Amino acid sequence: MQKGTIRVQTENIFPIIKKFLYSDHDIFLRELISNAVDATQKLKTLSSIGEAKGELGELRIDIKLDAEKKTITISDRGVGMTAEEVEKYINQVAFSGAEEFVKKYKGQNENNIIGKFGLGFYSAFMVSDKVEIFTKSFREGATAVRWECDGSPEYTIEDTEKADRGTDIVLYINEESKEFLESARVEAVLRRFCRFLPVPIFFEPKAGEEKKEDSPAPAQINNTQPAWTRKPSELTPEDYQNFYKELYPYHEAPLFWIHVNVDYPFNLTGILYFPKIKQSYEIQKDKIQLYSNQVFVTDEVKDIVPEFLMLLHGVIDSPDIPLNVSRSYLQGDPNVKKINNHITKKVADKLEEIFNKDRASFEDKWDSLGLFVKYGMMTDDKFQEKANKFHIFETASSTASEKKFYTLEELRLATETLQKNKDGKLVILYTTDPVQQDAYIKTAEAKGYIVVKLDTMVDAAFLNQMEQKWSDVHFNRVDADIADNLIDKQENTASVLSKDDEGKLKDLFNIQPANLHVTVEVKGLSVEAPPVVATRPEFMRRMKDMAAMQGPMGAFYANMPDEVTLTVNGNHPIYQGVLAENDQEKQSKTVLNLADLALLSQGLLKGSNLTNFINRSVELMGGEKKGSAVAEEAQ
Ligand SMILES: Nc1ncnc2c1ncn2[C@@H]1O[C@H](COP(=O)(O)OP(=O)(O)OP(=O)(O)O)[C@@H](O)[C@H]1O
Repeated sequence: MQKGTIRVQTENIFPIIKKFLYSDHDIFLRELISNAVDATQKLKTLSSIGEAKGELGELRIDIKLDAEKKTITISDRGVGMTAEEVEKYINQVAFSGAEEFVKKYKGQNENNIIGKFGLGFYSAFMVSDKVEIFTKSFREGATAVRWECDGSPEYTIEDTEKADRGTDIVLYINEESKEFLESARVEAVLRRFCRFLPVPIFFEPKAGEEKKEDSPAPAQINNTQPAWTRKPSELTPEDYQNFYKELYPYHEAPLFWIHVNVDYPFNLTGILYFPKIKQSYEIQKDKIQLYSNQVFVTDEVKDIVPEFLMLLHGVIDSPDIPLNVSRSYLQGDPNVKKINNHITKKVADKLEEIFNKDRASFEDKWDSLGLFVKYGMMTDDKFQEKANKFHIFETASSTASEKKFYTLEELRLATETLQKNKDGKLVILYTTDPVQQDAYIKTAEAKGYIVVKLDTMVDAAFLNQMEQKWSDVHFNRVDADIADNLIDKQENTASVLSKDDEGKLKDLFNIQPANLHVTVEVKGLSVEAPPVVATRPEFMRRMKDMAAMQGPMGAFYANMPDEVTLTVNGNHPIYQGVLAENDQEKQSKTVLNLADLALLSQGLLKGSNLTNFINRSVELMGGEKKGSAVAEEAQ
């Protein structure tokens, strides 16, 4: 037996390794199994070029857990190592790698290190009091070797007996890490990191020799050929669907997917799925998983894929992403930027392709897709440029047969000059609530306008941003003004009332309900239009909506009274009677009721205002005034 001391340049690294990676101890399994995979793949390569002779046998990796002996053993049937190789690769190369790692990350935030490569073999000491290696090289006549190290810089190395080619790494799990002696814990880690490794991996909770008759056969825990590693031409839609199920067992089937396959100027494969999004708050629950040569790295892909693409699901695999560096570095990395741009382009191209090839199905999926497309258009200029071609507006019509979809260009054509304002801008009329704003939609549609639905969480921000990007477009909510004024054409409509009567009418409407700020104007609208129309000026309403989403200062603005404009339609026949009414109380009550009806249609008649309206209506219909039961009129 030979003893040696690992050449230590820094202080003793083992305690540091242990303490250092405290928050992500799990990775020791990933590191050791990755080595086993590498050794296996190397052997396959050597065999294919004739350097490794003979039958390779079943190439598999076995993870055995023995809770009694407190060991975890990782066995492969790969290239193995000779004594010289152990000396070189374990005592020198691997050790200096670990040493360098410690130097680099010492003093850094622990969280930064999680999920990073580079520690390698010595990560075993995060969880072990002692580590043994039993290894036999594939070379003919090689002697098996046993190496042992107890976490001090001293190690021993000696010849040993080993029947099979390959390497067994035996970890003697330390007291603090005894969680790894529970099979459920180990299995969970294996499923996380090794699920798609290219060599079959078997997990056996109890060591082979003491295996009881009825103990279950070791189970293979990985899929060695996940869909993204296969050629798109070999895959059926069912394969893609099944792979999605494998990744997200509890999810509904995805809408569609993109198989990414790049080998120049960087290496990247992956499958991105468009999930069905039922509610906008569901987004970002599940994440894209990042792999490096089929080894799971992280599902924290922020900075690696563009933010709006994080709404997608699936897998990205790239050996070219520098995984052993910190996140802030990643952002500036040219490869990461290229990957970002490439994925964005691929996604936009795919959407355009589906839009052009199968528009009906694209429209069908717009509920889920729309959120994603809009979010992308807001956050990524390049994507927005492309998306202009396939972003669609859905009309407000509630019945499926009347529902239509327009791209911006189509909307422009369909409305022609009708929805152009005096500055030549296209005015897009939208509703945030087709049910509540139904009366306004109907009136606008009667004038030949097209009203589109913008009723999702992102829409308020979306239309604000698109007004900046589409310089010749303006959005107006359908209840922002009376239909005649929704498109500001500076046209005047004649009023049948004299200036004098208009003045009188305006005075009669001088009302001020609680919690509302009312402005009154008298105009001559068409005879069919309602006697009073309540509208909420676009600008003020947007300010208020935006304020409501912000912090305490926002709440202050959001709680300010709602701004309402009451447009009194002087041309409505009812006013002839109102103006001629001699009973002042009746006249005033009729006017108040007309105003309240308009507020009611905007959903703005609440609390005491609503109570007053109900009581007043009963009175006007000839009911008795009920003294104390009547709330005070909010004049
Ligand atoms: N199971 C194994 N079979 C054969 N050789 C191995 C095995 N495990 C480790 N080695 C040898 O030891 C070397 C060092 O391993 P270590 O894990 O520390 O670093 P690495 O695998 O080269 O790089 P990384 O930091 O990415 O893990 C390997 O390069 C390999 O030559």
